[in-house]
Amino acid sequence: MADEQDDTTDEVEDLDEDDLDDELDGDFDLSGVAPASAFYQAPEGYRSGFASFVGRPNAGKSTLTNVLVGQKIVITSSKPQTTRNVVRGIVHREDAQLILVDTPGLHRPRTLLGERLNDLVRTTWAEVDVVAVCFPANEKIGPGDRYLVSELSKVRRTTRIAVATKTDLVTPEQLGQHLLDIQKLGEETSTVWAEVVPVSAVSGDQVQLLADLLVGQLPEGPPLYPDGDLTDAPEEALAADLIREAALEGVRDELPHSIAVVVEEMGLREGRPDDKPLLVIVANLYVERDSQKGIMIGHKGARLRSVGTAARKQIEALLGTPVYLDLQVKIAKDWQRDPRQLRKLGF
Ligand SMILES: Nc1nc2c(ncn2[C@@H]2O[C@H](COP(=O)(O)OP(=O)(O)OP(=O)(O)O)[C@@H](O)[C@H]2O)c(=O)[nH]1
Repeated sequence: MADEQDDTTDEVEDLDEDDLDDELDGDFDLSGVAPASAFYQAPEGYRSGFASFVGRPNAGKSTLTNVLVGQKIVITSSKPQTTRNVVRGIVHREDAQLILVDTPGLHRPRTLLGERLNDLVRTTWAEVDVVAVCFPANEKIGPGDRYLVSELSKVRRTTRIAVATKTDLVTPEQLGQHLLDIQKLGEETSTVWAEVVPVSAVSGDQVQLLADLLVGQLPEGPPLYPDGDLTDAPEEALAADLIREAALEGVRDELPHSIAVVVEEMGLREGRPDDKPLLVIVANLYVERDSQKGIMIGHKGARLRSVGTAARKQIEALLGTPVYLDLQVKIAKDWQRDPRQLRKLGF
């Protein structure tokens, strides 16, 4: 059980206005995209545009994004609903630039956070060139999928692709039935699937085909991002996601939904030699209640230390710089239900 005696961090019942400075901005905003021709002379027939994976929590959307982009940029976890920020991964090809937008799962909203997340999802659907709905092959199509697809059917002028994910987990017979179920769901919700593609992000099976089909739905046009950029998510947001992912390892029940991470400071330590840089990250991990804080910190701070070490290694791998991570656990009471706190935590 958690030992709260060893808690050395500050408690805050409320967040500072200053916290807004480092707020994670999850909005999906196409207006900030730089003019393409500045970077690259596109060949004839070059395509560029936006695609979004949607689907129930745990459907494999983040994993697919990572595999397509070829580097870990979106967090994945066996816990549902870990992806809160809309993060773009960018696939650079000879013939196209495919910008992937990873959205949170759509839920019947029970909290204000739930409503905000759903709004974010709908806005994304209306703006992208193609929406790929993920249906994990190892799970039956259920009411959640039906709700999502019928909500999606209300968005006009969006191309929809159905993706049967995690095909490595099922037999060909089960996959066949799953594909029939997807077709049937389309008919029931008046949805026209432009394509239905089975894929496994783990074995890599059909991933290339999926990329080709998504690219096929993009308009012709020059690249929108400089070559080599994998994501335009701020590094603070990526770091916060990785810390959150590490904190989620091994926690149960309602706790995952209560965790939010805000990176307060991030910068190279001054006065270091050029060949020995150190990136200093100061981050707060917010939970909603005292008891959760104890769990996060662990006996004599052991859990928080191991979360910090795991997150630091991931951030170092992603950014290629040694990292010093200062991580504190704080309480933002019932933040999921409080509009002011939600805003300050970046939702
Ligand atoms: N066997 C297998 N597992 C997969 C595959 N794709 C994803 N997974 C696993 O399924 C779990 C969920 O994957 P995510 O990519 O995080 O799912 P998500 O849809 O982004 O989840 P949310 O962020 O909760 O919406 C993780 O444990 C993945 O490792 C796959 O093709 N095969």
